[in-house]
Amino acid sequence: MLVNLPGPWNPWLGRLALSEIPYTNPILAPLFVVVVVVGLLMVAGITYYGKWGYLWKEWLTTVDHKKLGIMYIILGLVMLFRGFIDGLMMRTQQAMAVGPHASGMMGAIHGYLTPFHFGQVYSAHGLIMILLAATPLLVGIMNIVIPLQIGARDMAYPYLNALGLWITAAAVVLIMASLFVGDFAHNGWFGYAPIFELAYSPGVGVDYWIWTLQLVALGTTLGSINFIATIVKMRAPGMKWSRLPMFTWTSLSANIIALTSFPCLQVAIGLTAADRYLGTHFFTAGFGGNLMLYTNLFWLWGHPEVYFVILPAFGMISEIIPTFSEKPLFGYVTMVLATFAIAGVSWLVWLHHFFTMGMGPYVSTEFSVATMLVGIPTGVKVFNWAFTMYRGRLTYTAAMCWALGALFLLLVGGLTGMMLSIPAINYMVHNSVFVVAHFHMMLLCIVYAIFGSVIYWFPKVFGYKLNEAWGKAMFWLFSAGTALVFIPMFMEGFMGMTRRLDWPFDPHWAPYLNIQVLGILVYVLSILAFVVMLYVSIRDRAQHRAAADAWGTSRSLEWLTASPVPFYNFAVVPQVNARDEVAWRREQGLSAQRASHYDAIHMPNNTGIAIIIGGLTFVLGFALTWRIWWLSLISLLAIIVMMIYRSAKGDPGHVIPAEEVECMDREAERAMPRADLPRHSGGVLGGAIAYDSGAAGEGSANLRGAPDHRP
Ligand code: HEA
Ligand code: HEM
Ligand SMILES: [Cu+2]
Repeated sequence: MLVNLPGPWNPWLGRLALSEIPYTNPILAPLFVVVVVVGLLMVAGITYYGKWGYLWKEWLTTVDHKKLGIMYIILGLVMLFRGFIDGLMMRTQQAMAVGPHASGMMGAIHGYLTPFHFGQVYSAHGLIMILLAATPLLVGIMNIVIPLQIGARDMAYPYLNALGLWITAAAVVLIMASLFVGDFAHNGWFGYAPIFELAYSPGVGVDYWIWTLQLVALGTTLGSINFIATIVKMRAPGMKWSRLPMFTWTSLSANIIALTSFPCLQVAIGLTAADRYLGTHFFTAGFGGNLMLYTNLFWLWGHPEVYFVILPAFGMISEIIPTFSEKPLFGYVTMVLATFAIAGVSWLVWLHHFFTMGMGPYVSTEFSVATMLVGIPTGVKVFNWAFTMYRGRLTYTAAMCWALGALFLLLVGGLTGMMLSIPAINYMVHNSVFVVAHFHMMLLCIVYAIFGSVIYWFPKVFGYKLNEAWGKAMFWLFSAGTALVFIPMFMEGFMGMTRRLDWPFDPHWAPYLNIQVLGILVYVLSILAFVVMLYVSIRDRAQHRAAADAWGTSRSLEWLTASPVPFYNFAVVPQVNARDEVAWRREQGLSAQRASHYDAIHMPNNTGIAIIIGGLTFVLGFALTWRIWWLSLISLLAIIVMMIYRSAKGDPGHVIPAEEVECMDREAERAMPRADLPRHSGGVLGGAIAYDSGAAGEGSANLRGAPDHRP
C-alpha cells in the first residue's frame, strides 16, 4: 500500500466488500432489480430469436462508420435519459425541501435525498450530460456524416474508430456501476482540490470519477485523431478546402480543440490520481502543492471543451437552415473564419471560471476582455444564419424548428455569458443558479441541434423519414419544458440562490422551484412524444421512403448517394464540382445521372478486438477504482497484448468486385423513390430548381471531366 487507506482492504478484492452494495437504499435497490430484469429479458429475447450471431457480426465487431455512429447515438440517448433522471431528482428534491421547516423523508433531513446523495447526483449529472451524452451524440453524428460529406468510403482508421466507441462505452458502464457498487463523487463534475483528496473523500466515489474521466478522455482523443486525419486525407477528388461543407469544417475545428485540450484534463486527473493513490501532494497546500494548479489545469481543458461541444452544433445549424431556406449558406468564408476564431480564442479565457479566486484586476481584465471577444465571431455566425433565412423560402419542418430553437437558446445563453464575463457582475452571481441557467441554455442549444440533426439525417441513414407531426409535438413540449425549468433559474439566481443546494432554505424560492417541477413533467411528455415519433415512423416507414436527396432541397454531398446509404457509401467516388455539390447538380439538371462504369471496392474487415479491448478497459477502470492490484495488472497486460496482436496481424480488408457493386447500386436505385416531390404544394417546382429535367440517362455519376464551375 502506498497510501494509508481509511478503510479495510484485502489483496484479493481490494476495497470491495458485500457491504458496498446499497441493497437497503430505497431508490437504488428497486432500480437494480429493474436493470437486472430488463437485462435478462433482453438476453432471453436475443437468444429466443437467435440473434446473437447477427449482433456480433453486424454490430459488435463492425468497423463501419455509420453503424458505429448509430451505436454512439444510442449510447448518448441512453445517457441523456439517465442524466435527465438525475435532473428530475434534483428538481423534485429542491421543491420538496424548500423552506426552513421542510419535512424530511426516508431518514433525510430535508426532502428525500441526503446531502451526500444529492452531491453525487449533481456530480454524475454534469459529467454524464457533457461527456457521456452530448459528446457521444455529437461524435456519433460526426461519424455518420463526415465521411459522407467529403465523399469517403469510411473513416481514415476504421479500427481506431471502433476502439473509440468501445472505450467510451466502458466509461459509461463504469459510471453506471457506481450506482450499484460503492458510490460516486460528490465534488461536482469538475472536482475541487482539496476536497477530492483521500483525506476528505475517503470512499471510492472520486476514484470512479477519475477513471470514468480518463476513459472518456482517451476514447474522445482517439476519435479526434481519426476525424482530423479523415478530413485532411480522405476527401473525394474536387473536394477542395473551399468546398468543404460547414458541418465538416466545424467538426474539424472541434476535433483540433479536443486533440489539444483533452491532454490537459488527463494531466489534471492523472495528478489527482497520483495524490490519491501514490500519496503525492500536487494539490495539497502545506506539502509544496498548489490548489490553484488543479483549477487552472481543469479549466484549461474545461473551457475549450464547451466549444468542442458547441462548434459541431453550429455546423448542424449551418446545414439545416440553408436546406429549409432553399438558399446557400450566407457568408461561407466568414463562417469558416468565425469557427476558427472561436476555437482559437477558446484557449485564452479559462480563467473566467474562477474570477472570484482573486487574481487581481489586471489578470481578470485580460480574461474578461478575451471572453467577450468570443461574442464577435459568434455574432457573425448568428447574423449569417439570419441572412441565410432572409428572403429565403422557409419551410418549418421539425428539423428546422429544432435549429431555430437552438438559435434562440444560443442568444439567451450567449448574452447571459457576456454578463458573467464582467468580473464586477461575476462576483455577485458566481456560484449562483444564474450560472447554472446560463450553461443549460448553452448546453441545451447543443441538444436542440442534435435532435434537429437526428431528424435531418435520419432518412439518409435509414431510408425513411421520421414522423413530422410527432417531431414537432416533441419540439414544442421540450421547449415548454426548457422555458419552465430554466427561466425561473435566472430569477432564483438574482434572488441569491446558490447552486448545488440540497436544501434551499429560503421560502421565497418556493414558487419558482414548483414551476420547475411542472417543467419536468412537460419534459416527460416530450420524451413520450419522442417514443411515439419513433414508433409511428417505424410503423409507417413504407409510406415515407426517402429519395437520395431526401428533403428535395439539400445541398451537400451526403445527399448524392442512396438512402439508406450502402455500406460502401458511394458506388463510385464522386467528382466534386462545386461547393454545395448536390444543389449544383440539381440546378444543372444532373441529379438523375447514374454511373456508367464501376470499379472494385476495397473495404476493411470487421474485428472483435476493439470490443475486447473496450471490455478490458472497463475491467482496468473498475479494478483501479477498488484498488484490486492483481486485476489491474492483468487487464493492463491483456490490453497491451491485444494491441500488439492487432498491430502484428493488421487488416488486409476485402474486395467487392465491380459487377457486385453495380448490381447493388442498381438495386438501391430501384428501391428508392426517384426524388421527393417538391415540398411546395400544387405540383409547381420550386423556383429554379428542376428535379428531373433534361439530362437524365446514361452518363457518369462522377461527372469526370465536367467543367469546374465554381470556386
Ligand atoms: C456549450 C457550452 C457553453 C458555451 C458555448 C458557453 C459560452 C460562453 N460562456 Fe459559458 N459556461 C458553460 C458552458 C458554455 N458557455 C458551462 C458548462 C459553465 C459552468 C461550468 C460550471 O461551473 O459547472 C459556464 C460558465 C461560464 C462562466 C463562469 C461563470 C461562473 O462560474 O461564475 C462565464 C464567465 O465569463 C461564461 C461565459 C461565457 C461566454 C461569454 C460565452 C460566449 O461564447 C457566448 C457567445 C455568444 C453570444 C454573445 C450570443 C450571440 C452573439 C451575438 C448575437 C452578437 C452580439 C453580441 C455581442 C457582441 C455581445 N460561461
Ligand atoms: C433536460 C433537462 C435538464 C435538467 C432538468 C437539468 C437539471 C439540472 C440541475 C437541477 C442541476 C443542479 C443545479 C444546481 O447546482 O443547483 C444541473 C446541473 C448541471 N447540469 Fe443539468 N439539467 C438538464 C440538462 C442538462 C444537459 C443537457 C446538460 C449538458 C449537456 C447538463 C449539464 C449540467 C452540468 C454540467 C451541471 C453542473 C453539475 C455540477 O454542479 O457539478 N444538464 N442540471
Ligand atoms: Cu468557460
